[in-house]
Amino acid sequence: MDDVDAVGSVDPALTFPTLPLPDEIARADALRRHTELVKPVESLGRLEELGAWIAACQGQSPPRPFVRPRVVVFAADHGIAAKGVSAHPPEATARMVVALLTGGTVTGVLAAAVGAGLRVEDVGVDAEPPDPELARFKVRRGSGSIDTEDALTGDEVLAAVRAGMAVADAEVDAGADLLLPAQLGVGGSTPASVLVAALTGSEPVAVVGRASGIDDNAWMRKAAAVRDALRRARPVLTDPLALLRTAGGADLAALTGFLAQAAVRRTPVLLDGLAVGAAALLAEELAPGASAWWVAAHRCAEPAHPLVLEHLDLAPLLDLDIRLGEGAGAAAALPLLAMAVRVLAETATYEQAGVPRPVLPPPGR
Ligand SMILES: O=C(O)c1ccc[n+]([C@@H]2O[C@H](COP(=O)([O-])O)[C@@H](O)[C@H]2O)c1
Ligand SMILES: Cc1cc2nc[nH]c2cc1C
Repeated sequence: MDDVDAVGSVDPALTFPTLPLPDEIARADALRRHTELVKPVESLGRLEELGAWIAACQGQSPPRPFVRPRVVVFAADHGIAAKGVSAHPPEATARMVVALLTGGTVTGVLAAAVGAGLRVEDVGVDAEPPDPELARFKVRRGSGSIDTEDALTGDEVLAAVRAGMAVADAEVDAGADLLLPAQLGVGGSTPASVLVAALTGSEPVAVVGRASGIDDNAWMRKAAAVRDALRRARPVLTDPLALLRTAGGADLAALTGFLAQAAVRRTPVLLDGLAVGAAALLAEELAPGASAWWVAAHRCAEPAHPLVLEHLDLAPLLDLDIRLGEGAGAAAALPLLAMAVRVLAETATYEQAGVPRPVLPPPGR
């Protein structure tokens, strides 16, 4: 029998444990340490909070500089792409996977530039993989066209969520100390937009953007697809797994499992753009409290994304009008996080630097 039944109840085997919270003692110690460092109090603004957040995630103050940050791209095709909702042909997904592995993509370049490793998982690309290893977690080729049919079966949703969890476990077991999950797949912004609308109670027009760069006619086709898919999703709005079955995709389901499991494994995450944001909404539903382990790398240039950030109460680090997905926004923000950690770990105190302390207390204290 399907693990997700006709009315969409959640499989008890996928119930997440009560999530650990980041360590508030380490956070408080890091914030106190900031007052000792040779700089005016609070003069590094949010960089101070960010460093303290990493201290809390690591349970250690000062925090350790990152040694193994990892971009993890989940790739899948989307049946809705056949309805003309993307600027790109569906075959581009499989070719981009090959390009990600062989070099020369934006994400390959950015990951190398910021010292992050890169992993690619084909969980649902509509092509034979160039290497079977790449597709060991593949749940199917492509997905149903969500305007008229379910994206996945209940079993496929569970397989993909568990795949994402297994990849998070594998990464953490291999020493990853910062995770940058990402998505790749032509047509993928349509299900992501539907999921955001479903989970934030938004209208289709509020979530439909230009994504890969669509023209007005494609935008209208996409708006109709989002409207129809949202109508199909209405009966299951409160069930994250049933939502993934109805209006998701293998990449979105794997990202959901990955994000929840990263939190279970106490590993900080930099959230990328729209698809990761949609999965983050689902992961927070499945594993309440997971968002304490995430920071939003950026606000992407899709109208649905601010709805995600507002819903999760996350303030983005960057606002560069990036709308690539693929982990580009997360990679762009990694140096900020790395700097926040190193400032705490390496800056001298007033005493060490032999600089006199401020003579006035900070304003408002
Ligand atoms: O995350 C984002 O900011 C983002 C916004 C728009 C598009 N994308 C990427 O573009 C692809 C989907 O765009 P589309 O128009 O084919 O739905 C998919 O591979 C996404 O990773 C990503
Ligand atoms: C088609 C296409 C889709 C993408 N999604 C993320 N990066 C991408 C790059 C290309 C080229």
